[in-house]
Amino acid sequence: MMRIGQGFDVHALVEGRKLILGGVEIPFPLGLEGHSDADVLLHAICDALLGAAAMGDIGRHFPDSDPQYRGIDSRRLLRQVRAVLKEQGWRVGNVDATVVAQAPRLTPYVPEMVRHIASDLEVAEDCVNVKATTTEKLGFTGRGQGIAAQAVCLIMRDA
Ligand SMILES: Nc1ccn([C@@H]2O[C@H](COP(=O)(O)O)[C@@H](O)[C@H]2O)c(=O)n1
Ligand SMILES: C[C@@]1(CO)OP(=O)(O)OP(=O)(O)OC[C@H]1O
Repeated sequence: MMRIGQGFDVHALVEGRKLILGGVEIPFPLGLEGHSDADVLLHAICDALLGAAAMGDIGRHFPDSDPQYRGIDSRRLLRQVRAVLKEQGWRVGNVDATVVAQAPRLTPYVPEMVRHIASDLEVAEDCVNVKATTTEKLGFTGRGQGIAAQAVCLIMRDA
């Protein structure tokens, strides 16, 4: 059996926070606000995977009212999502994601993001694709107020 999932997330860009995307710390004067490390890309991927398995969303599994997730590295959340899917017999087929950011330029960091995601999901790197786009200075992402990410995935199991 094969299932499809999609995820979408947004975090605000603020001063005094690190910018972490796909588990990569990116030099930039602003970072993403959130309860965790606010890795919007990994959050969208978590939601796509949970959605494919009909297991709810990231907020259900890792509530932002729980202090154990304060400042957490979202790669730990992604690995945890992989583990709960694995318990139900699911393995990941592929993931495709888009980060919507006016700045900074993300292409140089994409290979490292892909390495992290593939490693955390226990798939080959050619099963993971990360893209970046601006919104041509339009909307909240275009004004640099935040960064959005969306992801789709396939998951598989024998029955
Ligand atoms: N934050 C970003 C946004 C885009 N890119 C790369 O630039 C290409 C063109 O972007 P458009 O928004 O003009 O379509 C895009 O395909 C990415 O390769 C980027 O590196 N970082
Ligand atoms: C990840 C969690 C938990 O630390 O916090 P945030 O970093 O605020 O991220 P969000 O995308 O709002 O998702 C769910 C939260 O429960």
